[in-house]
Amino acid sequence: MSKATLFDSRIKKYAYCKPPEICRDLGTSALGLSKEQVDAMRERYGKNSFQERKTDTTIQRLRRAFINPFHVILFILGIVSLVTDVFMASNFTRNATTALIIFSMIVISGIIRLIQELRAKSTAAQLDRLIHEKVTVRRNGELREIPGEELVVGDLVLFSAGDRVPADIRLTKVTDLFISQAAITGESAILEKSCRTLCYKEQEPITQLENLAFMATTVISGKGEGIVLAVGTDTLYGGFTKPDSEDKNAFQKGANSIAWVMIRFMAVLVPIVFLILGITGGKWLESFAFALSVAVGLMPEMLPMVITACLAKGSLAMGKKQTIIKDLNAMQSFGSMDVLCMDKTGTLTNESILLEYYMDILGNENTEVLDLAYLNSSYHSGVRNPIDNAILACKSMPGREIHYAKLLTEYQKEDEIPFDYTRKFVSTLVQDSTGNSHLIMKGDIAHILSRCSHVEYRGTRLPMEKDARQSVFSVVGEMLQDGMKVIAVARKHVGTRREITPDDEKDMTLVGYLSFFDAPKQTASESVTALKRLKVIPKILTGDQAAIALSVCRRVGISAEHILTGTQLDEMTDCELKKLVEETHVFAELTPGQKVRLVSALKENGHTVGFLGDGVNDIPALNEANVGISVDTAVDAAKDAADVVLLQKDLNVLEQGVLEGRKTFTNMLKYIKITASSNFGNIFSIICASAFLPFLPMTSIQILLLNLLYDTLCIVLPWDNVDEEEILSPRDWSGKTLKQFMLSFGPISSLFDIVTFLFLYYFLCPALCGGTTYLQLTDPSLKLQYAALFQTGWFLESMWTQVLILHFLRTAKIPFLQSRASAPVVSITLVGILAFTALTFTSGASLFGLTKLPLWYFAFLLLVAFFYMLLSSVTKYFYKNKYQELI
Ligand SMILES: Nc1ncnc2c1ncn2[C@@H]1O[C@H](COP(=O)(O)OP(=O)(O)OP(=O)(O)O)[C@@H](O)[C@H]1O
Ligand SMILES: [Mg+2]
Repeated sequence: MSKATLFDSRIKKYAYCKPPEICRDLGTSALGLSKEQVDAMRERYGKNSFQERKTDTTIQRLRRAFINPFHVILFILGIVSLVTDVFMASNFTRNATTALIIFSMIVISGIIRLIQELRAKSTAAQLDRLIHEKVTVRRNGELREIPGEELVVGDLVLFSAGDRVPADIRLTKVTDLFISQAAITGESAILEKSCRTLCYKEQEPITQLENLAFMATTVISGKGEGIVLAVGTDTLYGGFTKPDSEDKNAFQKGANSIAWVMIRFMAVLVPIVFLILGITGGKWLESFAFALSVAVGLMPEMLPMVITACLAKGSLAMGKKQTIIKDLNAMQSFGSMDVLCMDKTGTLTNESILLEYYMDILGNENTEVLDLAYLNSSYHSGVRNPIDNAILACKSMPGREIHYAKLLTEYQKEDEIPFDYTRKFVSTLVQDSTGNSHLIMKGDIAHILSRCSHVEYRGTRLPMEKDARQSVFSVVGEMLQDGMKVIAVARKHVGTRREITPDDEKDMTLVGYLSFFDAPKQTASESVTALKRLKVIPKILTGDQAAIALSVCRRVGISAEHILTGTQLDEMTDCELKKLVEETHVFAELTPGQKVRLVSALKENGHTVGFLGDGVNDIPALNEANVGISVDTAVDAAKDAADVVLLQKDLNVLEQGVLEGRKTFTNMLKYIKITASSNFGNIFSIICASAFLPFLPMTSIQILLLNLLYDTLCIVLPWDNVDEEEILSPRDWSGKTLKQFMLSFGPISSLFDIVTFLFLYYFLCPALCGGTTYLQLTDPSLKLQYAALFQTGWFLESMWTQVLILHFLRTAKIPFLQSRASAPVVSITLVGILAFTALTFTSGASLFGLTKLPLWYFAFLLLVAFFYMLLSSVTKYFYKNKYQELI
């Protein structure tokens, strides 16, 4: 049975049981669990956390670090080499160096990955501390607050508006409980939940069961209490979260596919090398060992390590700038993001808004409007958003404290229909001291207006004029244009009713308006300019009025030539929308669903879309975007849905994030492209050399040594500098550029390899071995000397050029002069070149089949290096002109 079905049957059955039966089944009582029971339950069902996965033992971590396709292949090659070079070899030729080098490569890259894993875990823990809130439980008959992770199956838990449901729960008591399940179903609809025991109906999806509440969903309004049925990874939400986010990302998939291309490439070419060598030389065992080393040398075994190191390094750098990257892959999306959609209040504007005016329908100050709004805000149990906070703040106005306290005792709450972002208004029913009930509504002007049939002016109720909308906007229009948020307040007498339904929300009387000062953050306009400079197009997606959106856009510098409203959006086909979404930068009066539609239209157009939002209404869009960004002041559920959380108030960190993301991306591409092209060049040279030489162009150990040096260089590549020009525009990944890069630069290294071959074979070796070429030699020791000289020559040339190519291709500028690599890269390059060159002069050289070369060979090498640089520069120049970018 699949995990989902297992889950369904285990949890679902409780929806059809009465609470006492559930208590009996789970062994708990209405008083809650005792301490012993909590321990027993935790023992049995596990902890309520994702970090400490039950399976995440040291062994598991070791497994993830050490077992990947590259290591498996390396391991097999190591074993083969052990068998052929050690067990099957005669005493005289026995040599375990090859196998040792191969195994040490596995150990090095595995250890680095393990370190990265442990580091990533500590960032995840940091996030946990920031986001995980306390939950209220009833244990041993008393209420207490505990951290969410300590919750166990069987606990009785209480929650209210604004909370995230901390586990999967069967509700036992509710008061106007409305929940958004966007986090698990992606739907923006807000569902009413109940606690009644359901009758069994077949085929009902579990998320539709109204007496169950699921982990990670958000309580939009009301309160609830229930019994915990599942915790941690056993929850419905836990079933969704992938244990390893690694395979989810498009880039990761792309990178893996490159690895496979290289492996396939190797699988074809290595046997060719083996056959050519075997047929021409006749030494099959030696040819086999050589082909094996070529295979190891060509394998991009450092690829997974470089990618995780780049991502981890980027996210660490962002952490220092008070930005938490929850998912490592978000780092890369940050870099390739080319559209950033933002909502307005709290992200682009200050997190708190201020109540500025309260007025009647003609715009005169009127405290009754404020009183009504105050009652509405105090009594609705939904998530308090900035509007409510601003209204409730009026109770601290000097001299008004008593008035508002009296108001609350005079009017008692009877019922409510909570706020939701599709309806855009909230209704509360209050009863005055004489027993009369009043329905008070506040919310979006257009939505309220459409439910009003009358207006109230100076205590008189008058029928609404025909062009009411027009006259309302002539009163509030100016405020909207000044960037003020305006909402309407309406009321109705409903006799002595104690309950309301949406049917009652009509024939209302418009009483007046409230307007709020919603100023853009000081840094908003700066950040928008910075984003534009980085070629990220900013767009505003707001639920607020068009006029205020336009005003904010004007102030922060977003082009507001075209504007689309939610209603216009609904009339459009997907095709029309895809076209318009490109040229429009301001979208207003949107519902949460429309925000999602816009994000997905942009994604379909090929953009990498970021979404910055802070409210419950932004959660679906945060989920839909390639990179969801939230701020510290956002509701918990939004922070949870986001991939990135900005802890700082100003938006400038966004720019830093984009830059850091692009840096990360560039360093990854650098590794992939340079490795691919130098491997391509090498294999080409090896095939040429194998066909033409009567001996091996390099011994297996020498190839592996070179590989080791190159790999070590790659370990520090994530810390390399990146040219500023490289990060000015979004980095996109496409496999096409890899091929053209390989084909342009690979052959250059082969060209110099071949020049070196000819020089060594026809000039240097004969000059030092009696004036003739290899084939004319008869003395076996001279023959050996000839081969060793050749091999050392090529070993040095290969090493020099491979390291040089890295310095050359890492930048589009002139290396060393205009753009310098970071200190670690420069020092490893230098140390590597010096150490390996010096090695050929020591007595240990013979161990690797190397020998001393005359100093004048180094003059030749310098010459080769010089022309190599020259040719690369010229090619780079043409390449850049043709394709506009290098890496
Ligand atoms: N607490 C509330 N009470 C009544 N009406 C509200 C409340 N909150 C929001 N509204 C109404 O719903 C509309 C949309 O809400 P809001 O402005 O928060 O949406 P948004 O998409 O988050 O936009 P932004 O955050 O960019 O302003 C508001 O313009 C307002 O008219
Ligand atoms: Mg908002």
